[in-house]
Amino acid sequence: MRQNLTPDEALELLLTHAEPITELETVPLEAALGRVLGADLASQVDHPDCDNTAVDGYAARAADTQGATRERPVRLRLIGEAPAGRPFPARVGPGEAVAVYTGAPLPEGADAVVRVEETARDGDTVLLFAPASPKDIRPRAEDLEQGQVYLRKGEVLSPGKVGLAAAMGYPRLPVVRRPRVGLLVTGDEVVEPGEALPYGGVYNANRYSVGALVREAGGEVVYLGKAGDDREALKARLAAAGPLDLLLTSGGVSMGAYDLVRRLLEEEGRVHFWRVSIRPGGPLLFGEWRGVPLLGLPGNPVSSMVTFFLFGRPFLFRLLGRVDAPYRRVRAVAETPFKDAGARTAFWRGVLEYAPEAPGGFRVRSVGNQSSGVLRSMSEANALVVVPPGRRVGVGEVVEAIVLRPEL
Ligand SMILES: Nc1nc2c(c(=O)[nH]1)N[C@H]1C(S)=C(S)[C@@H](COP(=O)(O)OP(=O)(O)OC[C@H]3O[C@@H](n4cnc5c(N)ncnc54)[C@H](O)[C@@H]3O)O[C@H]1N2
Ligand code: MOO
Repeated sequence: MRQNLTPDEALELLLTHAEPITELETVPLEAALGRVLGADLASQVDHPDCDNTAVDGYAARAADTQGATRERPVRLRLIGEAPAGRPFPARVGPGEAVAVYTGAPLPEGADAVVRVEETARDGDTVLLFAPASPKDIRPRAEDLEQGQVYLRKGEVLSPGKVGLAAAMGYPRLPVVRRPRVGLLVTGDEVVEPGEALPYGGVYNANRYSVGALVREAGGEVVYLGKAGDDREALKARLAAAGPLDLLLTSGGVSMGAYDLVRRLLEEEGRVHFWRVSIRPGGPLLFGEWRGVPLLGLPGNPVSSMVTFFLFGRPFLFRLLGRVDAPYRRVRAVAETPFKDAGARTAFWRGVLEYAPEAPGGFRVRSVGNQSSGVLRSMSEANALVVVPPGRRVGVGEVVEAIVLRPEL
C-alpha cells in the first residue's frame, strides 16, 4: 500500500486500474443524449443529396439574367414550380424560370437562383430586378459526404451530435454500456431524509450528492444501502451487489476505531493507496474488493463530493472510453484570499464568474466557510480553486480553478 500520495500520483495510479468497458448497447436517438458513442459513424448519405436552393425565388440560367436591375428588369417565362421534396420534372431552357422554395432541388438546366424579393410577377412572366446568382445554391454534399466519418468512438453525444447522427441516417446508435457503480454508505448515525432525526444523527446527504455526480459522469448508481459500523453487515452488502465496474463507499476511512472500510480492505481485500495530500478529502482510499476497484470516499459531505469529482469522475471517463477531459481548468483572478493547506494541495470551493477584462477571463471568490462539514458550500460553489502546497493566495492574484458545473 502506498500512502500520502500527491493528487497527480493518486490519479495516475487509480487510472491504471480502470479497464475501458467494451460492451455496447443500441439506443434510439431519443435516448442517446449524454451517452458515449461506441463506434465511429460514417454518413450513409450525401447531404444535401443534390444541389438545392437556399432561398425562396426563381431558378434560371445565370447567363440569361446578367445586367438585370430595377430600372431594366430581365423578363423570363415561368414554366412551373418546385417545392422542397418535389423535383421539377423538366429542363429549364433559355429565357425560362421555375419558382423554387428553400430546400428544393435545383431544376435541371438552371445554374442560378434569384430571391423572390428581387422579382415581380406578371402572369406567366417573372421580372428580375437583379441577376440570378449561384451563391444561393447549396452544393450537393456541402454538409455530409457519404462514407465520411463525422462522429467518433468515445465522443459524448451532445444535442448537435444527436442531430448530426440523424442527418447521417442512423435511427439507433451504438453506445458504451453505462458503468455500474455500487454506492454504499457507512455510519450508525446516518438516517434517510424523511425519517425522524435521532440525537446525534445526520441525514444521508452523500447517497444523493455522490449519486448525482456519478450519473452526471455517465454512470449508473446501484445503491447498496447503509452498513452500520459493523464488518459483517458491510460484507453482506457488498456480496449482494451483483456485477459492478466500481464500488464507492462513503465514510469509514479515517483514523477512528470504527473506520471499517479501510480495515476490511487491509485484511481481506487490497489497498492500493490510502491518504492523498489534499484538503479536503485527505483520507481517500483506493483498493480492490473481490476484483472490483473500490474508491473509499471520506465521509464528510464536502470531502466525499470533492474526492469523487477529482478521482471518481476521471475513473468513470476512462471506463467509458470518453475522449473529452473530465474537467475544465481555467485561470481566474482571486477576489478574496484563499488560505494554504500546509503541505497539501487545497481544493477550496469558489464561485467563478466570467470577467472578460480579467487575466484568464474569470474572477473567483471563496464561498466562505471551507469546513468539510458545510455542504451549503457545495451547493453554492461552481469551481474548486487549486492552492498548491505551502502557498496562500492574496486578492488580485491569478489562480487555477477547476470548473465543477457544466453550465459555466
Ligand atoms: N484523528 C483523525 N481524525 C480524523 C482525520 C484524521 O486525519 N485524524 N481525518 C478527518 C477527515 S479529513 C475526514 S474527511 C474524516 C473522514 O472520516 P471517515 O471517512 O471515516 O468518515 P466518518 O467518520 O464516517 O464521517 C465523517 C463525517 O461525515 C458525516 N457523514 C458520514 N456519512 C455521511 C452521509 N452519508 N451523509 C451525510 N454525512 C455523512 C459523519 O456523520 C461525520 O460527521 O475524518 C476526520 N477525522
Ligand atoms: O479532508 Mo477531510 O476530507 O477535511 O474533511
